Amino acid sequence: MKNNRNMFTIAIKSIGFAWQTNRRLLILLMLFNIFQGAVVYLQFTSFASIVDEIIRIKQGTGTTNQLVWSSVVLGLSFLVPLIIGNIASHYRMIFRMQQSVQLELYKIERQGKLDIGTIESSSYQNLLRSAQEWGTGSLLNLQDFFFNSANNFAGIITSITILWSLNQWLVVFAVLAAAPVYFFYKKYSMEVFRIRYFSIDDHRIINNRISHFEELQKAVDVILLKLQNWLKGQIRDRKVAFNNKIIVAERKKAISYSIMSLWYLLFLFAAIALMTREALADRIAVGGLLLAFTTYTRFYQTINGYIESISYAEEASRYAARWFDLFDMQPRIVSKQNAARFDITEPPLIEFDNVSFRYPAEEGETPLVLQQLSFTIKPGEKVAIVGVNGSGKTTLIKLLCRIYDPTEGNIYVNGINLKDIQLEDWQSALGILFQDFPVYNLTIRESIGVGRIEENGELPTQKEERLKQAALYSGADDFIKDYDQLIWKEFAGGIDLSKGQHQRLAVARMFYRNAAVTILDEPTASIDAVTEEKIFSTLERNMQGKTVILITHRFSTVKNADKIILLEQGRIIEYGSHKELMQLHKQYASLYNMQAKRYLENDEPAPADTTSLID
Ligand SMILES: Nc1ncnc2c1ncn2[C@@H]1O[C@H](COP(=O)(O)OP(=O)(O)OP(=O)(O)O)[C@@H](O)[C@H]1O
Repeated sequence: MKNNRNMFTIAIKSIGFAWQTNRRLLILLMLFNIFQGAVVYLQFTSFASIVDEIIRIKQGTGTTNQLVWSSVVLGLSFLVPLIIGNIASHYRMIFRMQQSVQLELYKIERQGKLDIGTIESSSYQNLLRSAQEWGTGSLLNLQDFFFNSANNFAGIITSITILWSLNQWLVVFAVLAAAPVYFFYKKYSMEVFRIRYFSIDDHRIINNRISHFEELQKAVDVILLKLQNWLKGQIRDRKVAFNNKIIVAERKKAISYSIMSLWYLLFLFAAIALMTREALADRIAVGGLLLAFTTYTRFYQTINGYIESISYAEEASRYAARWFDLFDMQPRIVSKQNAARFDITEPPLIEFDNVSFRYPAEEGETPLVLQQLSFTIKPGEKVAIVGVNGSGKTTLIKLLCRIYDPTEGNIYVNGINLKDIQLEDWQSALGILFQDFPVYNLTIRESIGVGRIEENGELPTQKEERLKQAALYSGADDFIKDYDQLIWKEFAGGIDLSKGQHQRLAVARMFYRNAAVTILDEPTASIDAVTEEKIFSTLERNMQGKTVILITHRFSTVKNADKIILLEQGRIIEYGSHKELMQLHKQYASLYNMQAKRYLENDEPAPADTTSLID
């Protein structure tokens, strides 16, 4: 935890961010604040001169003309700051809004530069949550501190000048009265920050439990399984525990401040005694006495407020730092500077050479998930990866896509180490459909079209034929009536799809992508047998010459693959064609026969006869 990070570094970064957002507005707001800080003393001096002028008129030495002028100045010194204050708060609101948008866009931009492994990590997730929860407000409050600093500085300098001209001891008393405030604020604001910081995991759990009531799929489960009270209890207990800790810290803070007020009163009495003595000795006039008192109390309030705002700013900087820590995060997987450029339109030769892998851990070392994998995928081959849950199938794909780099060994593409190829080029040669594919709340046209967006980042507009063909191949055309139909039940006119229909759309997206290497991680898990057959026979016809890697638990779909890789606990235990592996009479043959038997017992056709990946 970088809680001792220099507040000014963060504050300057936040001003830098404001500068980038709208420098003109930043300067304007700064000027407004300087003016507001100084003008209040004009009120005091003009009022003091009115009082002195009245006394002089009574003594026969004053003029009404001077009185009128002082009154006009007094009136203006109230009116102008009022108008400027309103204008400033209007612009301040605009500035905050502009920066909130900018922050969100900047976050998206930075996130786009990170690798998936970093995004998956709990340190990133923690940082993101705390930045989103407390960072934005704090960042903007930190800038308020700067504006207030301008205001306070102007006030402090003006009042020191006035007090100094009346009696130098008044300045000393006011400074001594305000000095301890800083230490109190620092101590207690740090305590509140620590409570917040260490409760971020609890907050993530609370948000997760709340999501069970907000997200449709989860909400249905909550109702059917009657989980309301159980989840509610978890939310309540964590929130109450958190609030109690904050209440205790805030109570301590309040008690300390009350004790501190006595210290202030001591110096106030000393200052009043000094002013009275000066007035009695005729060293200051009645107006001057008034000016001394108002300036003294104002000076204390300003210093007190300023110190308070410094310690608030320190607290805010700790939260705002979450954003900058997040922005400073660097991807672990990057393209080398001189990485080879590739236009991979043709399927390449892929080689795994003694590849082992363990997931990166925040602490300690996790076990190897893949161990000494060596195999080759020739251009255009159809390869199936099978194995029980957790055997490492998806992880193998993650390495192939360079979401992670191997812990040991290398992966080669056309003889070039994957690490030496431009990441972007390689990933654009791949079409991946993961088992937990995302559902896009877009129109059907867009849901398929995002499979390959244009160079300029826009959705394709002129590819109607290809779009419809992809829908046809995936069987999605069965339920598509209107390509402009929005898939978003929570919006007026939007619809929802069944899980299998969503999956068909995802498969259509892959067909539309038409990549050199297509990777399908359980693509038909929720799809009915008829559509599954249709998808695989379409794959056979339309993916001729393209590399297809298929992960599946259904052995029926792998029978005709060129190669089958059987994984067990991260190791390849069998490797070959269906025929070769059946002849081995080992694990693959026994798993295959077990599934086939189950089909036959259920009086359904054996899987081997129903579907195929290729001829
Ligand atoms: N992000 C991760 N961090 C740490 N460990 C992980 C991560 N993802 C997966 N694992 C672990 O790696 C192992 C292999 O997981 P993987 O998802 O590759 O298996 P799989 O064969 O695809 O399983 P399934 O058939 O259930 O999809 C598992 O023990 C899993 O717990």
